[in-house]
Amino acid sequence: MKKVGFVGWRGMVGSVLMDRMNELGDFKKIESIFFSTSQVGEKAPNYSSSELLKDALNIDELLEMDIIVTCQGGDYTKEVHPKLKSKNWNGYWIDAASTLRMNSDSVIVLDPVNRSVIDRALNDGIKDFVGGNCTVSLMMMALGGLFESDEIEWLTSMTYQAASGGGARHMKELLTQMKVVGTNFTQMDESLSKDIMKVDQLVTNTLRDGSLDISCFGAPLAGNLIPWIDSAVEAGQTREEWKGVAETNKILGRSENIIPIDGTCVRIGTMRCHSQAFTIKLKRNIPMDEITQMISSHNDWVKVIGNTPEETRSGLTPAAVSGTLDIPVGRLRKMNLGEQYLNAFTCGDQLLWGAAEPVRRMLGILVDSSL
Ligand SMILES: NC(=O)C1=CN([C@@H]2O[C@H](COP(=O)(O)OP(=O)(O)OC[C@H]3O[C@@H](n4cnc5c(N)ncnc54)[C@H](OP(=O)(O)O)[C@@H]3O)[C@@H](O)[C@H]2O)C=CC1
Ligand SMILES: N[C@@H](CC(=O)OP(=O)(O)O)C(=O)O
Repeated sequence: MKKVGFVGWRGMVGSVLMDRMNELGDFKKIESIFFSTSQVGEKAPNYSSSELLKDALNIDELLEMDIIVTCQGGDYTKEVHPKLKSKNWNGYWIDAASTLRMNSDSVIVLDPVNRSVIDRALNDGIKDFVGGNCTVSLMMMALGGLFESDEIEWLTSMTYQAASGGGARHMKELLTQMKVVGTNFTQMDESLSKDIMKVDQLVTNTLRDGSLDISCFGAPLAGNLIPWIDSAVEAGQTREEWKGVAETNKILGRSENIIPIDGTCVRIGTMRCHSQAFTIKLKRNIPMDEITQMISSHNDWVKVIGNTPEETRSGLTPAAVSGTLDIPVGRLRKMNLGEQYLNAFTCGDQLLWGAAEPVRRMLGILVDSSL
């Protein structure tokens, strides 16, 4: 049995990964050893092969692993990965953080989309396999059929990203803000609360008067949105927007003839589902039924939602998708810009296909292989 070390397993992404692995019986196929940066010596979870938590900064213990799976974060990767490499560690490193993603000797993993890239890399002796940015992975699961058929000339993605993308504290901050706004409303004098303009004024005042905790987001998110995610990069883009073009083309294994992708990434007040609205310039005028067929037949999780109000409201919202692996794609129609312009909308759980699931499946590929 392969020895697999887990780091970052009790964080948000790590917990989702553990739940999925438990649910699917993945731990039965490996010898699992659990590490921690803060709880060394405490009891390991009951699905662990070892009893106590080991030190996630102890390089000698990590060197014994055949595979290390980390959801601990980029700082951990920056600190530990080079130390293992300098000791000629020959194991496989599977990571949820972005640190190693764009390295020439790493692969961004999303096997329903790029299994051939992964297999080639394994044959070539590549050892670092990194889960992609959540927005990118969710887009590629949704539009995989169009990417695979090489039908896309360019696309824009306008995103609606959930609080969970920032981490657990961000989700709690959103809820706290919602509570303050809601409580202010319910505590309003009854005669005033009948006047919607007074209610609106109260909410606006609450968002502006500095009483809300905004330490994570830097601005209120409840009753608001923030059209900026992550740091600034060149040409006015945010890093999240830049990842759209950089990671997508890397996942597809395209270093030349890259598919241009751009858009605006926006944080909104949902919990854990990222949504995206696409404008897709197709290379040719493809009939709608062919487009539907290409999209829906690409993988087992994508499903086309009819372009009706009922189907959209029941199947194409964060409330419908949260906690599932479903990748609905809807609002499919040719735009009045021309027959080669396709409109589409998707929504996906950013902790499942956006983070934990590609990592879990990569571990499965290694465990099932003879490597
Ligand atoms: N959040 C997201 O949407 C996505 C995140 N990622 C990447 O995954 C990595 C981890 O992200 P995320 O899971 O959000 O990070 P978290 O902050 O939730 O967890 C990271 C680590 O913090 C430690 N920790 C300290 N206090 C607590 C606590 N009260 N409860 C749980 N853990 C605690 C744990 O390590 P220890 O046991 O050692 O103390 C844990 O493994 C990041 O690099 C991120 O970029 C990737 C895709 C999406
Ligand atoms: N940046 C994403 C979450 C994330 O962790 O992305 P990445 O894995 O690329 O750092 C968001 O805020 O929604």
